Amino acid sequence: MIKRILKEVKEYKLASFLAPLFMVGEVLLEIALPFLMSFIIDKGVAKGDMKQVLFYGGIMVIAAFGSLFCGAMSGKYAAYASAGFAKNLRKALFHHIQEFSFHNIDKYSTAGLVTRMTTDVTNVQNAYQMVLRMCVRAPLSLICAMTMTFVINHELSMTFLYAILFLGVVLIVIMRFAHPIFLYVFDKYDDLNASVQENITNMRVVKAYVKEEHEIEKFKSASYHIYRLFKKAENILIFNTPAMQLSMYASIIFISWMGAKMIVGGTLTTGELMSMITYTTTILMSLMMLSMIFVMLSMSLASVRRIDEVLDETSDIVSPPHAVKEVKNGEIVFDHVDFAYNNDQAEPNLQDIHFTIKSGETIGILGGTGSGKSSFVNLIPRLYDVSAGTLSVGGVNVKDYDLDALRDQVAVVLQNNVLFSGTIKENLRWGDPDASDEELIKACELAQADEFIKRFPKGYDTYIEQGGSNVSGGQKQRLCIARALLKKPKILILDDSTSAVDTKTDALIRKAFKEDIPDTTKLIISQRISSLQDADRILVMDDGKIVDAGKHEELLSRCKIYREVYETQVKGGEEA
Ligand SMILES: Nc1ncnc2c1ncn2[C@@H]1O[C@H](COP(=O)(O)OP(=O)(O)OP(=O)(O)O)[C@@H](O)[C@H]1O
Repeated sequence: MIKRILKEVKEYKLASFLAPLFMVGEVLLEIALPFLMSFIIDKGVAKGDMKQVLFYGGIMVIAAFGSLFCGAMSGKYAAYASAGFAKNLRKALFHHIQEFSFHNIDKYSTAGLVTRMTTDVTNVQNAYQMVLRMCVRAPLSLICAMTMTFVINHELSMTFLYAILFLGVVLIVIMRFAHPIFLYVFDKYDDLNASVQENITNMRVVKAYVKEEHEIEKFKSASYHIYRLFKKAENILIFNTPAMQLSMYASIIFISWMGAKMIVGGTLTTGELMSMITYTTTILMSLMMLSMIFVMLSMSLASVRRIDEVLDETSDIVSPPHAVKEVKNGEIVFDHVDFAYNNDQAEPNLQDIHFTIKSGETIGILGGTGSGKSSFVNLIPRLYDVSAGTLSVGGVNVKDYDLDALRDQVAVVLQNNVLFSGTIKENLRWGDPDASDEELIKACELAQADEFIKRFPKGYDTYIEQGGSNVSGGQKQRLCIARALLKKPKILILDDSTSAVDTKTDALIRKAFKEDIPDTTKLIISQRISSLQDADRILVMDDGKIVDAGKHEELLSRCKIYREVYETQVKGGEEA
């Protein structure tokens, strides 16, 4: 797990090596200072030898500056390496998510993925920076300072072993209680982000239903939950400080008392005692640092696990080796296809679909909500894979195609299609980045979008706000259709994508399709019979199955479901 994450250090390996190296320099020089100090006292001050004071004082100044320089360099390289590592990690996550199939995406919540790319990556970045500096500094300071104290007086040094033992026990207890809370807290972050994201995306609905108070309460509760968890964790962590201070002051008191007795007995000098006390502080500070490192690492380990989970997810829909790169025509053959969103479902969502669509045919698809219409069309561009049977496009199994080649030829205007922030032109060029202005206009004329775009003061350069919030639902649908047309696909799928367009415009769009793109296979899902009745054939779906297929008149005479829908709509129309 950690190995996979560390692979993203990449070009920051050198900085990751220099940061701890400079840290070693800083610690070694820092450790030498109290030792030099003892020389000043014992060889200079005690004997009244000014030369010795100046000599060791000079060395101390050089060592102090060297230590400062090394510390600054270590800090610089650690910051550089950790920020670069986080950048690479975020990039790797983003790239990987782009390869996800709909199946993979269904597994994670959007908010969960966002938290992993932001909060979790930042945690790992902080932990990495700490590892590069503190994980070197703390143990190294500890070892060096302990060695020095043993060199000075090994009897007094034994005090530290007891202090370390005591602190170690406290640390283990703290970790045992705090770690599970940190693991849990990140899941709650997902909930908080989900609440924010849902609210902001659906702000219009929230306002329309005057649900602001309800949303505020929801946010408050998620936020309060995180606050409580952090408070709980911090309440445990806080024991670190008194434990640390207790051992520090107890050690200093004990060493001073024993040291004073030793000075009187002549087995220790004043300078040595001063160095011992300075080293005591260093040792105990290192222990404190180590305990903080453990806490931070345990927190970031939860983040590492969450990031690794995403990186470990393999896309179940990929292009095969030696994939077919050309879609010959728009023929679609469903050969006894079953499909289920989850493998452990008792009943598949689509059952035994056996149907052939000729290239250039216009197929209408009708059925109640949840009858499987979207699932049926989503299989064609391989947004999902069939669970049983085979599905071919242009005479080739869809699983044998290069994914990009297949999706370039199968344009889908999804039920909830979105526009991105940018001008109308930029949005349309998602369909074809090289399309000329004339081609853009032609596609918009076909989709009946040209007339309203021209009425905008900035025309095709009108800026579309995020999510297309400054155009109407019907206008957005027409722009999405135009964008799909620019791909010049062999198969065009409209999944209820004219639902917000008035019936007259809807009829004009269908007429344009018939006249201008006769060779494109068109699949039109709609709840409105008027949108489907001119189709070459209409599929009627119910409960994941095709219950009938035929022309409007045929279905009216023999298909009960179709007739009922028709009669409701005609009656509804007459009453209106
Ligand atoms: N991503 C998904 N994960 C799990 N089940 C899903 C998913 N999408 C749809 N389903 C289920 O599959 C079944 C068919 O849904 P589908 O969206 O294909 O119906 P539909 O006919 O297009 O409905 P509508 O007209 O309301 O869009 C439904 O029972 C639905 O709950």
